[in-house]
Amino acid sequence: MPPKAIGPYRVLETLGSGGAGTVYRALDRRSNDEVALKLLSTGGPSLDDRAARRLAREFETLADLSHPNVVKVFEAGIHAGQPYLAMELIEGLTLRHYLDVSFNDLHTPTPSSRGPFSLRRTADDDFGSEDGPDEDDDGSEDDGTFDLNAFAEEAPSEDLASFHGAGEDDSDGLPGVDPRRAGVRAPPPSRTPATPKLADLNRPERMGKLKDAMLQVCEALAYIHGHGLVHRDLKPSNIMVDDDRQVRLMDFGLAKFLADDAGITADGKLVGTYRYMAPEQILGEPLDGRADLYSLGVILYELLSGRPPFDAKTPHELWRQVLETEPPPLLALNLHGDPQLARVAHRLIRKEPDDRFQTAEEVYEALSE
Ligand SMILES: Nc1ncnc2c1ncn2[C@@H]1O[C@H](COP(=O)(O)OP(=O)(O)OP(=O)(O)O)[C@@H](O)[C@H]1O
Repeated sequence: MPPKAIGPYRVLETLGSGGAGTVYRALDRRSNDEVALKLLSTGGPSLDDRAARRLAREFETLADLSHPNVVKVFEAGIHAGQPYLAMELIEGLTLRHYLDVSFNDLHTPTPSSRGPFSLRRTADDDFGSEDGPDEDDDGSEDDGTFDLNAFAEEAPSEDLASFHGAGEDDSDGLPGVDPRRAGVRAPPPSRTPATPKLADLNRPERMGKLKDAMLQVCEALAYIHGHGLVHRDLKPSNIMVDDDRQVRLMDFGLAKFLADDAGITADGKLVGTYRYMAPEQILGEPLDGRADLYSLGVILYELLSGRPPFDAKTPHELWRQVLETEPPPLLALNLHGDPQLARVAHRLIRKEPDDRFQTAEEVYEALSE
């Protein structure tokens, strides 16, 4: 049951929930304006006065930001010991769903149409179950097709403890990373599987929407990076597109509030979404805007090819791939994909920040060519 009121806001309905908390449509009783209210779940004890003051300080910075492509944050407060954030209410879709609509327009799902390049949406998050045989959602054996789960909602971060449940300890697999410090977040709700054809990815209308949205994300990133800030958790569900096709970058500042400089929370969890994390973020190194550009590259790669550049059953395997292996050439996955956009995606997901585009402005230029 959602709370009836949060601070000066009357809760009207639940809009959705993610790893960091729940978002409500709410009415500001002072102004009668509707807002989106995100009630954060810190996973720990109630915030003490010091943490509350830090929250207020962090969000003072956010409230000062103003850009058409960055969601407007109005205020932050504490409700029953948990922080909340009041922000602009966006009537629209997350980027993932926005670019998915065109599939549904065109395509009648045919479960049997899974060829080697067919897409299958799963209710899975980033990783399959580690126990038991590798099975599809419908319980059938894996038929060797790509596990194109890029259009399933990403799980914000995975419960690493569950990957160690069998007593196996592979914590030495990666330098500087203790997987037991990773966050525990609930998997996303199941969604009806659809099976759009790979060719649908390249529909001109969809490509136009994709490119336009990416350009707007670049503008938002250029703005926040210009203010010396890093998003740290850029992913399709943190990008919303309203009914006028205007993009808003969301959840900006949350990762920073919830974690220390190395991206670790007070209770030892790694903040961010594994699939989109840059190598330097996985390693807990200091971050700059180029980590966000890496995440942007992963988003672009998966929206262009229908699958993420690195895909694995466990966080460890994913991290190993991100740190050590090259992603498959995008155009090998989508033969008729846009070569220019594919080049941009590949350059964004280079392992060394110095080898990537260096600024969001550079990415904007490259996307506009
Ligand atoms: N400002 C907003 N206006 C309208 N809807 C919103 C707004 N912010 C979030 N939502 C909706 O609430 C849903 C949940 O958002 P939330 O930020 O909690 O989850 P998430 O982004 O999927 O995960 P995470 O918190 O891990 O980043 C979003 O998918 C979106 O549909």
